[in-house]
Amino acid sequence: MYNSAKGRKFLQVTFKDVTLSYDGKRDILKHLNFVIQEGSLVCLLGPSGGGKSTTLNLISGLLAPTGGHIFFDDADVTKKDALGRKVGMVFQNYALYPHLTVLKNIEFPLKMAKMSKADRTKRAKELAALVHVEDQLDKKPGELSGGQQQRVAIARALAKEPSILLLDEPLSNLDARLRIEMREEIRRIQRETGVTTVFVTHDQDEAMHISDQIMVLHDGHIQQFSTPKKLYASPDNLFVAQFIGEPVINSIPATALNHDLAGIVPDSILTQAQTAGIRPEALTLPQRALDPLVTLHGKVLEFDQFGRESTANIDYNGYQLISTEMSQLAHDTKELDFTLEKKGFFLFDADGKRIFGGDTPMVLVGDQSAQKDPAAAPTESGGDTHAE
Ligand SMILES: Nc1ncnc2c1ncn2[C@@H]1O[C@H](COP(=O)(O)OP(=O)(O)OP(=O)(O)O)[C@@H](O)[C@H]1O
Repeated sequence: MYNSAKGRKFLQVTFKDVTLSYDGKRDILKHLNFVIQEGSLVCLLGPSGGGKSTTLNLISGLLAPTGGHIFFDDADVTKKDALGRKVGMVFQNYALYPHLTVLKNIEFPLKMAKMSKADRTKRAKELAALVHVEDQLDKKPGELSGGQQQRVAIARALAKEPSILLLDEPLSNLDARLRIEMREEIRRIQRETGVTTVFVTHDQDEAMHISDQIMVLHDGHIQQFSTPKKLYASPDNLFVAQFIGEPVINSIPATALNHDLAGIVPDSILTQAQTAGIRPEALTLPQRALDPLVTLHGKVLEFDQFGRESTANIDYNGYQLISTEMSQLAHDTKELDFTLEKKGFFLFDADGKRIFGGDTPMVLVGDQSAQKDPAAAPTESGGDTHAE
């Protein structure tokens, strides 16, 4: 049984004001500040070109920052290369040695480290059991499925007891079903070993399922670094609100709601609000409402029901809103009153910053008690390590 977690302390990674420019002119990463807690699994998530791989390569030591400092626990490793930092890496294309058997592939880093044959075989077999390829030891990589090859790559990366495990889009070459199976496996292996793990993906579903924390990167900035639950329930800005969630959040100009929200949401907020974000599940039929903010009126443009799921497309003041909570709508309904729930409704200012909803105490017009005692208002505690 693989037991390197016993008695081992795992590593915390800190970026202090880290900047990276490839050409000396344009900063690709701009003053990143964050802490990755020891023993956690963190996903770097974001659209293409957002800086995920660059950030991973800075953690690994394959790239040196243009400015700032990187710490592994208290040690400044900014000037250390990948070897000096003792990182384990797994890439999208597995990078296994095609002429070596599974056993020899896993043993390889230990052989390089001059471990005795008996010891390295014992350890490679433990790792093979950890990643569930113990019955494939004599096969060559070409005889394995993509998922099995990725398991071997993970075992090899763990062989030298790395200070941290880094995975760059490790599942992108696998088909949809295998991706789901392997992401659960990576989570299991991470929990069993306890090794601090950073995982790059552009797939929000993958990130939401396996992460302790997700760092959303876009345009060289950390948009938000928090738990999956908090990213969804309390996005810091419009970019995160729109990037996380399927179906995508409804976004309409805040002015479209002005008439209905006047006298409910304070004017001081409404005058600053530029965009309203409404999760599809925050639009319900009045009889199903849990914690309503206001009742709205609209026209049904389309209603689809597939199995237990349904989607209603509603015209509200000339804007289309999608709701996933109207399965009980009569199919011939043309117009309806519907409820906007407090949970899943956000207002963002002209810079895209959230100014209403989520874990901001929801102070409404006439709501004296909430004004005096914000602690009494509903909040979402994420227990986050925050960045920037
Ligand atoms: N070696 C390089 N030289 C110059 N520019 C680079 C280099 N590598 C990346 N870039 C640029 O840096 C920016 C961030 O790239 P990066 O690969 O970190 O993004 P990413 O979020 O990992 O994207 P993807 O999901 O497409 O892999 C992009 O604008 C990219 O063009």
